[in-house]
Amino acid sequence: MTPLSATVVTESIRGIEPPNEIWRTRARARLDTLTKPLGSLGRLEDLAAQLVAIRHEHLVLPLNKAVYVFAADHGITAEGVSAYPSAVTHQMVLNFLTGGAAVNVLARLHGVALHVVDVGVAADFDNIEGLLHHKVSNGTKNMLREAAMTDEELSRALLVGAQLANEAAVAGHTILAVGEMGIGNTTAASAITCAITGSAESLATGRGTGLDDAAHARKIAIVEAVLKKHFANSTSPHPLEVLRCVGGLEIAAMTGMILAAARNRVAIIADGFISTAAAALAVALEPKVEGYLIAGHRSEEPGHRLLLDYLKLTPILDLEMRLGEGSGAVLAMSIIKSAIGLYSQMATFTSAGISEASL
Ligand SMILES: Cc1cc2ncn([C@H]3O[C@H](COP(=O)(O)O)[C@@H](O)[C@H]3O)c2cc1C
Ligand SMILES: O=C(O)c1cccnc1
Repeated sequence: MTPLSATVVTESIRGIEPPNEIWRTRARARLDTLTKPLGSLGRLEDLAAQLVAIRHEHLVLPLNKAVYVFAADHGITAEGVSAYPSAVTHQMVLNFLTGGAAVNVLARLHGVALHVVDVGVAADFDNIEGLLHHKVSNGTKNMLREAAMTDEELSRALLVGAQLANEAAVAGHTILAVGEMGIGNTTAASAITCAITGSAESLATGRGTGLDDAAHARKIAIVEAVLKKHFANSTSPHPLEVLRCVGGLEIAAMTGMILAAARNRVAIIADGFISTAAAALAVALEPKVEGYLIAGHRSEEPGHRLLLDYLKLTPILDLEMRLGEGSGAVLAMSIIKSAIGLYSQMATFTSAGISEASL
């Protein structure tokens, strides 16, 4: 029988097409008419052309931008894999709602709408306003002992992200950033990285929020044991099995959002290690998603580099950040805005009466 999660994925990507190469060529042609030496805006030109290819139009400002911060808890924290207690997930959700987290500041500065989604925090938020209430469960199970979630929970988490992406597209958003909050989720992202890319646990497992040497060594051993438990007999497990056994509810929701955003021709900005793990799963499920992805930054978490290589993405920023929340993705949106501002507002050689290249 086909698992429910596979049906959710099939529905989310129905009719998906890669970005349009005719529009990318049109964008390149327009960039070459602007008053600058050919190609001199470097990767800003690539970004503008990618967005035009995604949207099938000559984009102008303002871009309609949003960041979704998906929050959930992780059973694996029982093994002491994070420098901070699980309660911080819940506490940080409250901080997002009152506007005090790093991603709030950056979203305000750069005109990005911010949405906070409870997809599996182990705390009762009752009717707290401003939070998108989509709790699937009170966090994942301890993946060292059993699968992180059931297929039904995975399906619901994927749907949360997919439905929010569909709604965002209907509301006219052209760019979405995915962010997360979930103490313990760098351990899940490391396990996903190993399962999807075949990397060694010692290379894919970092210090997260700041483990010391001894705790870091223990975390590596735990990731090794987790992979052995779930995938000892399969060298390339199905991405949905990876998500279900060693993922997280917020990671599944981000995967669902990325798949559905691409189907809606909405660009997706990945943030750090955890959101890029969700992006890698989305691409493993549907390779056509690749052209809709932009890597906002490169995180200091060592596994992030492995995932960016796997996805063949060059990050926009490299500021030695290792925060998550969508912070790096939102910062990168300021560069993307600049790319489209230049694309749409610069004079052409003809309009400004400037001589074109003679050699
Ligand atoms: C105060 C605070 C704010 C955060 N914002 C994002 N994270 C980040 O740290 C967590 C992952 O690291 P680990 O796997 O080591 O627990 C995630 O919640 C991530 O978004 C935070 C962590 C803390 C402590
Ligand atoms: O890369 C990230 O986004 C990250 C790294 C460490 C902790 N939390 C998030």
